[in-house]
Amino acid sequence: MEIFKTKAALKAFLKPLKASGKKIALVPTMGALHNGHISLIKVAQQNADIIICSIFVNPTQFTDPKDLEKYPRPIEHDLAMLQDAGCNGVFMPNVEEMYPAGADEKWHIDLGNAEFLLEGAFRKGHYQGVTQIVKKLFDAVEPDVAMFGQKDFQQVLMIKNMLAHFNLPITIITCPIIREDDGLAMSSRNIHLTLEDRKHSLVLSKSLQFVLDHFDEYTLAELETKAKALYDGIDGVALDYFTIANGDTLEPAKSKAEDNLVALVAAKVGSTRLIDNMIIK
Ligand SMILES: Nc1ncnc2c1ncn2[C@@H]1O[C@H](COP(=O)(O)OP(=O)(O)OP(=O)(O)O)[C@@H](O)[C@H]1O
Ligand SMILES: CC(C)(CO)[C@@H](O)C(=O)[O-]
Ligand code: BAL
Repeated sequence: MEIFKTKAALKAFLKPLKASGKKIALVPTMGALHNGHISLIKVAQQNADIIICSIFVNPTQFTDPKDLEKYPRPIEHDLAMLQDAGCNGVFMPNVEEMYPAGADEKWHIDLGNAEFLLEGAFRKGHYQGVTQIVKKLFDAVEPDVAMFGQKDFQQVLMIKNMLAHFNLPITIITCPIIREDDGLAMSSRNIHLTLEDRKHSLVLSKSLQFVLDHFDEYTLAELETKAKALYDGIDGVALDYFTIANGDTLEPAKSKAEDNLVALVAAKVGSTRLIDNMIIK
């Protein structure tokens, strides 16, 4: 497995491979890898010949400086996991390499109204930062395909909108959410959960599963009310949002008959903010 710190070194590696017709996949990450990330590498291997994983904790998508500061960075462990998974190359630039003019470099594109909903409402400017770095990573790798996790449902939508904005010829593959045995969606931030938080965190997947299991029994409003009620009285858990939304617009669903529905949740568990979602149909 090759390691690249600069775009130039990465491009030099990829050039002959592309010339010989190899299909390139990019798996963008912020590191602190877990089996969710490795599942993306595995899907990439089914869809391309050469797999590049990027590890870059992107400052422009963080709205809370403390969140950025405490973001876990276990790089040796990450490299060992990628090596085991059979990844071909790791791109791990520093901030100067990605933002030569400084991380306050100007960037703004129209991502549609969904940019400002849900995560966008709680993390102002988050999706401008995400699309800014993903565009830079796409420019560095020029992949045929790129893998993203459904766990960041809104992120996938925003990246697809960015792709359309620039008319980029890249196929986006959305990979299913990998969960712990008890249902908690794997996330790099889970490492911050205390033992108590860890128990309490199960309410996220349980509340989503509730909607899935009882979808035919109740109205949309009842489903939301009952799912939200599951959070009542759980110590240290504060719900940011729980919604049943249209999967294209992320606006609250108007009718159960809509054909693209997803339940999405974000909650602070102790001092850790977690997100999760389940596609209803
Ligand atoms: N449990 C999971 N299952 C599938 N894909 C996942 C999972 N967790 C993260 N991913 C995907 O991995 C990619 C990189 O995500 P990232 O490095 O931010 O990890 P993360 O675990 O989501 O961390 P955090 O949410 O704490 O920032 C994203 O496309 C993300 O959706
Ligand atoms: C896509 C991404 C790597 C951009 O920094 C990040 O938002 C993530 O890990 O999901
Ligand atoms: N996994 C999405 C990246 C973030 O939380 O900033």
